[in-house]
Amino acid sequence: MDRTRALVVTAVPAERDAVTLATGAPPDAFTLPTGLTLHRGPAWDAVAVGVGPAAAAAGTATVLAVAPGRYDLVVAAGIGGGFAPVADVGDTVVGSALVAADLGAESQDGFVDLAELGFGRTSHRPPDGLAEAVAEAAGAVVGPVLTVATATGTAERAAALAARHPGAAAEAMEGHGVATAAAAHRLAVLEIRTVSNPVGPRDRAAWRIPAALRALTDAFAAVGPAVEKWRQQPHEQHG
Ligand SMILES: O=C(O)c1cccc(C(=O)CC[C@H]2O[C@@H](n3cnc4c(=O)[nH]cnc43)[C@H](O)[C@@H]2O)c1
Repeated sequence: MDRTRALVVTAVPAERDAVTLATGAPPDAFTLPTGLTLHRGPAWDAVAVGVGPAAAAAGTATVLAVAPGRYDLVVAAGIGGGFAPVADVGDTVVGSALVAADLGAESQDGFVDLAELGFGRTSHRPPDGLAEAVAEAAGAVVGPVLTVATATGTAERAAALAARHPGAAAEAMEGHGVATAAAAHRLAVLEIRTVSNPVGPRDRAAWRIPAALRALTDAFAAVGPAVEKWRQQPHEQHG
């Protein structure tokens, strides 16, 4: 069998291609029966699965099911919103936790998350030390990355999320879905986001997408040795 590698899961093809570009080699593109195209590379494979936590969970689970034993790490990656002042536009964020931030119920006393409701996990963590090592290699900020099904578009919601999740660094729409699929396969998970916009009042025209995609390539060009070092250490199964 091939060497063990990481599976990198993005929402859109532009993000997948930014990740693939970091290898410096053209990808070996392989289309799965479900229509997903897996870019197979020397250190990691990359796949774009669509926007949002449901597409992320379904796409990740599909790839993991067709390639048992190929991966030891699943990485949710792409652009994201940054929570100022923890992470600004242009920064790279590595998740200390992948948190489902709007999965739960509203109540008169505020939001109640899925775990508090007794229905499952709200948060997944990378293996001990991996987020910090990867962040050091990439020059990144470490903090919780929130997964939302609805991108934040007001200052009020940004403040509420930051208050509920102290230290929150970034917001995106796939991480918790990727983590749920990885956990079902007992695999370690990580999230890497490059900040294209602040979390807050919606201003799509101000998103710095090309710069964030370049930062994503730079991040993946830098993190290989940190992941390889983690791979060489004894570690437990995850999930
Ligand atoms: O239009 C393009 O060229 C383009 C290229 C790459 C990515 C996009 C996206 O729109 C990706 C959507 C993706 O971005 C994440 N994201 C980014 N900012 C936020 C945010 O403030 N709140 C939530 N999610 C954000 C998210 O993960 C989406 O899947 C376009």
